[in-house]
Amino acid sequence: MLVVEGLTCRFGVKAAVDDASFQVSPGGFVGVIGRSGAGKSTLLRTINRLATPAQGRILFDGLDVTALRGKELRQWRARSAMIFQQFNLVGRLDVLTNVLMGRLATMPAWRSLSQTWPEQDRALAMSALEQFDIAPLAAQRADQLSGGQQQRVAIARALVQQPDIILADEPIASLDPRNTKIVMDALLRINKHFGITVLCNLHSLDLARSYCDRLIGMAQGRVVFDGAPAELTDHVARELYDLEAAEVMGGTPAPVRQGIPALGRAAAA
Ligand SMILES: Nc1ncnc2c1ncn2[C@@H]1O[C@H](COP(=O)(O)OP(=O)(O)OP(=O)(O)O)[C@@H](O)[C@H]1O
Repeated sequence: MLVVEGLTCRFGVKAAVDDASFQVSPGGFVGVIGRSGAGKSTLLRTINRLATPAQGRILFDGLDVTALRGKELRQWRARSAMIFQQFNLVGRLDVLTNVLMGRLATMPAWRSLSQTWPEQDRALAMSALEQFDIAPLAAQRADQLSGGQQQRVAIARALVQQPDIILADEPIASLDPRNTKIVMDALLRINKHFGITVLCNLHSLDLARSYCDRLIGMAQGRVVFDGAPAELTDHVARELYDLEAAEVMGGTPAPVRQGIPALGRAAAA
């Protein structure tokens, strides 16, 4: 269980996250929504401890994440895998090595320096690539892949971290509608098939409603909505985005509520 209590993160005097409190039960797929600058990225980065909270607490299964330092903090970052809008792969390295990077936290320093990966880690990484239909790309340089393929590599890297929670920060923001659906389906599969909790920032309300079982709405750093997608009325959406609701609800791929999407050969096996 993730518990966020009175969390505040400031840049100078500005509170990017302002007294945020909520809980996420294991196995949830929670969307964080709100207009640009609402504090969604800072919230996820603070939970991962990439940003430092000024006030409040983050607890995970009773562990006080806000108090962690050194090795324990590195272990927490491995347990709470981040997925970024810009993929954050090492472009000059091949796909398999990029996925293996997700195992670094489990390796002794000498081994990570020599870059000799244990056979079981290589098997795990290949299996993750198979989950997302990109095993044939294992030997290719990451910078030769399309955006959608790169994001699937990033998701495979997150999966081999064997995290308790995935924090996805606008994972589809730079993708076309087809790749948006592929990547969102991949996240949904991780959530439903592997039972990993997902907290996902999304600009598109339509996508958030299709994929998430709960929505947290932010405005000016504060949590202003927390409930099931069905509870998010057009009136609340308009307030959240300060826009005509139609402006934030159109132009996204077909919903996938019918069940867990089958992905890759491993999934089909
Ligand atoms: N590193 C930083 N330094 C200073 N201010 C920052 C920094 N990161 C974020 N902010 C500010 O904090 C506020 C929240 O930003 P944040 O990126 O968390 O919002 P967001 O909802 O994720 O927006 P977007 O959807 O555009 O990514 C904004 O006013 C932003 O300008």
